Amino acid sequence: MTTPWDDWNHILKLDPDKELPDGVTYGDLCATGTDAIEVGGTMGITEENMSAVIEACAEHDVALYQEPSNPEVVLEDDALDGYLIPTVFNAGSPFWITEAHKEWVRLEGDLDWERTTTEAYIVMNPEADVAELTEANCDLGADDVAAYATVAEHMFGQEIVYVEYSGTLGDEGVVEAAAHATDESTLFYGGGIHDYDSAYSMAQHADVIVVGDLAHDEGIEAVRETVEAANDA
Ligand SMILES: CC(C)=CCC/C(C)=C/CC/C(C)=C/CC/C(C)=C/COP(=O)(O)OP(=O)(O)O
Ligand SMILES: O=P(O)(O)OC[C@@H](O)CO
Ligand SMILES: [Mg+2]
Repeated sequence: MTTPWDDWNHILKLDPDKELPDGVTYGDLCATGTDAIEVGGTMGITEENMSAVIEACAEHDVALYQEPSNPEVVLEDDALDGYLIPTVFNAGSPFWITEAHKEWVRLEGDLDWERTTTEAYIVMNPEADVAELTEANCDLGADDVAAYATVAEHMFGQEIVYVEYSGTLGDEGVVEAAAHATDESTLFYGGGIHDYDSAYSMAQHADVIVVGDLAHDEGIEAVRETVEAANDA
């Protein structure tokens, strides 16, 4: 089976709760050469701020995915190419592994399965909002992360394994171990990518690098550098 992310090197993750730098537009960010825009964040996400960003990106020629942090903010919008639904493998509560998902299905009934894919998150930065919210056990070695990645691929059939260091650049050895452990699954890496070198080093191991805060903090040129690195690696 081929999936869109088989061909991706770079994702730009836009947080609807964060501003863009002065003079930067969503159109500029869509035109950085990134393979896809993923709209999501942990805190402060509402239907309103989600739909504002999705609307602003919809008119541009780039793949557009929503990454909802809870069922209440999922938007039915034809402009979306699909939904990337997190499940946190190392969460402290089953709520963030399967229970939020069960509630979503119970309340919504018939979901758009053709356009819905889960991302098997392994959350690694204990300081990140996503780690606090999900009470993730981040005290993991490269061997633990590799084992989680193997479980995600072989036991849970996950198409996407996501090593998440949101807010800080991760341990390259951990990402390398996850890369060795995954075969069919696509490995996403995100966290702290801020320039060509940090992007290149993570893209050596991950199939797809995810760049987030940089877009909100630095803007277009900085993001472009990371796209170039992802494509070079
Ligand atoms: C069942 C449905 C539709 C949703 C549940 C989805 C789950 C399990 C969410 C838990 C993990 C989560 C909150 C993912 C959101 C994406 C993410 C990791 C964003 C990065 O967040 P941070 O960078 O930590 O937070 P801020 O940037 O908002 O501070
Ligand atoms: O914001 P940064 O640190 O780039 O992280 C990107 C992404 O993995 C967050 O979910
Ligand atoms: Mg963030």
